[in-house]
Amino acid sequence: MSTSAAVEIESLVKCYGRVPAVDGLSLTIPSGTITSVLGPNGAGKTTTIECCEGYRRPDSGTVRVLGLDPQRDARRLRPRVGVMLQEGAGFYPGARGVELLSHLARLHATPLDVATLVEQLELGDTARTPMRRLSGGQRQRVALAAALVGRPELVFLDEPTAGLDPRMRRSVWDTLSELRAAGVTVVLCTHLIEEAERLADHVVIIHDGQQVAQGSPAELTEDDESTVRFNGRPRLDLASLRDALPEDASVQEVSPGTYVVATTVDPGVLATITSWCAAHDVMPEGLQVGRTSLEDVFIKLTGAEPGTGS
Ligand SMILES: Nc1ncnc2c1ncn2[C@@H]1O[C@H](COP(=O)(O)OP(=O)(O)OP(=O)(O)O)[C@@H](O)[C@H]1O
Repeated sequence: MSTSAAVEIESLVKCYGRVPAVDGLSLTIPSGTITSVLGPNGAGKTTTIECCEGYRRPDSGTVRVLGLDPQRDARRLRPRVGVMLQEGAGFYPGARGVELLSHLARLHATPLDVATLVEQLELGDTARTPMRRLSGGQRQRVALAAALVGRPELVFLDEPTAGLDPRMRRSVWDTLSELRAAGVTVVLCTHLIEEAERLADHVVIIHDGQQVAQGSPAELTEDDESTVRFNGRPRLDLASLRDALPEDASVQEVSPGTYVVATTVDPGVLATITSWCAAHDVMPEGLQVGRTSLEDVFIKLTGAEPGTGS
């Protein structure tokens, strides 16, 4: 991994009306990495990325992309950066994928060969069909090709595998790994923790418009904490369970009837949880002790299951 930064954001603020969507956010995306940007719905990921892409003007703070200002230096940045918007948005509905890609290729100095790209991304018939007749997943893949055709140094991908079937998702993962191997920096907004765990060298977690964690997956999960998960009735009174546990323990109902306790788990902690369950007539089904995963870190920092709202 190179140590230089492809993207550096310092104290970024961006409001819609008076409401801050991004609220003093700072982050660094190291060059040559796949960096996953995670956060609940509405956390401010897209707004942050759009400030990097030059689509939105920050209210305050600084954004540097490949050392340049995305607003002031937009013309210099455009040939060096690939962008894939959510759901492959923004394409002319009557155009076919190959036409779009050929057109985009002509705008770049050293584009990829369109036929080779179509083959690599297994676009086949998809690339010969008008965009309006494609499924959401097929449009996604054309949009990924469009982001890559100019041979960018840096790509911003907003949920590139949302709605893809498992085989296509893996194929996109392979493409992203190949990009990294070729030295391209990949910024990957995703709700899929598995995707981040598999691919990312660097992870940034955003919550309520702020960066709440950044580092390698190993760094983010390296503390001594582990978790106990169990299922029970929804809406248990967690305040009394928290009172019974060590002070640093956190207890969350991560989805109705699923509970996660994060702390240094020892036999005493386990006994406390099961005694509390017995006293509250709760059968802790599926009780499981595990090492802290990226998902646990995400839930602890944002209070939300991946793919849900903040
Ligand atoms: N054009 C807009 N006008 C007004 N409010 C907006 C606009 N775009 C986003 N917002 C609000 O700003 C906040 C952050 O939205 P943003 O799309 O950046 O979040 P996100 O983390 O990308 O969410 P998701 O994971 O759902 O895509 C949300 O509360 C959203 O409702």
